[in-house]
Amino acid sequence: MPTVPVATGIIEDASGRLLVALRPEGKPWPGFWEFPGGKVDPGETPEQALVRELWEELGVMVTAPEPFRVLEYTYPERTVRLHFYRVRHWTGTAHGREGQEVRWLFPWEIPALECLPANLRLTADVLAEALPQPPLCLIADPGRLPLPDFRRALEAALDAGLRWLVLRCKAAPDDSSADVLAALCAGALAGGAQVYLNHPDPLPGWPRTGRHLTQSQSDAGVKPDEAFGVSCHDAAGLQQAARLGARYAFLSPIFPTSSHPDTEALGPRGFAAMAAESSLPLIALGGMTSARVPEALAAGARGVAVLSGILEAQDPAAATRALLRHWER
Ligand SMILES: Nc1nc2c([nH]c(=O)n2[C@@H]2O[C@H](COP(=O)(O)OP(=O)(O)OP(=O)(O)O)[C@@H](O)[C@H]2O)c(=O)[nH]1
Ligand SMILES: [Mg+2]
Repeated sequence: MPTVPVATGIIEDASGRLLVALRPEGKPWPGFWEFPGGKVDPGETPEQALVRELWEELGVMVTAPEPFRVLEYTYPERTVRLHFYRVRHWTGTAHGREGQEVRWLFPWEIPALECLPANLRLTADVLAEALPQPPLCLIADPGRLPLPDFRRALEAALDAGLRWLVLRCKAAPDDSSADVLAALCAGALAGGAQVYLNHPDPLPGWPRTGRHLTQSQSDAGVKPDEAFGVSCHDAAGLQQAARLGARYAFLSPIFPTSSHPDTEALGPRGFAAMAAESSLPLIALGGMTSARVPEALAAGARGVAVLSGILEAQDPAAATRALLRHWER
């Protein structure tokens, strides 16, 4: 079966919304959402095909498309090589010239739709661009050590380059601890980190980027009206997080971990199988050490999360640097 080259455009407006289109009846996969585009004709380059298809399908004239990804995918009927472009410059008003429905959606709204299966990983790629960089997350639980030690370790990790924090409070802290924690959140944000709050309701008004939910909250349909991620443990949990509009998901445990000794680890292969099907960027959690980061990334993790690996290390700054060096160029 020959491979069919296809050119598709991820068109982005000034507010960061992306254009998606519904495949009409009469084409393969009707009723599935796609990025507009189509087959490359003989003698055309993928870029020429992109410009032609977006004119034919949407009535827009594209200028300066940027190559983003090339993916191959085998459907029962054909293998396609998809040339995805980012499109940020065009003239004309996009509309479905072939009668197809089109929608402008934020990237995190797209996984809720039924999309062409080849596009799941691509959507995860787009969402992964917005993750904190480097994508190393510290899940910081102030209940696990005395508050002055917690604060010292956290500040050392941030000084060492940590840019992603999930602050996990199992119970609401007393007033004086709450003031310290709120000040830590403000300091982390001011230093360029993203801060997600994993806290029992009602939520305090601490400075933050968004919220981090447990899978049971997500399964119960909790949908914050702010940016959020979810800790997931299985495929159903990932699907629900995608349906609700999560920006990322933790998937755990990838390796055996002392915090959940009775839970069987997914292993890198189990993790990879779920990453291949996920439209959310997955962050590997559970038994993560610096030595295991390459294996987690090779399994499709877009980042790594640790708990005790930093906060309870002898030297939290050195532990942070050892993990971060995997993202150094
Ligand atoms: N346009 C488009 N096609 C995609 C995407 N993802 C993906 O797997 N494909 C596959 O790429 C192939 C080409 O798509 P198409 O049906 O749009 O081709 P076309 O516009 O030239 O249509 P035509 O055959 O009616 O002329 C289809 O097999 C489709 O399933 C995507 O995001 N956009
Ligand atoms: Mg098409």
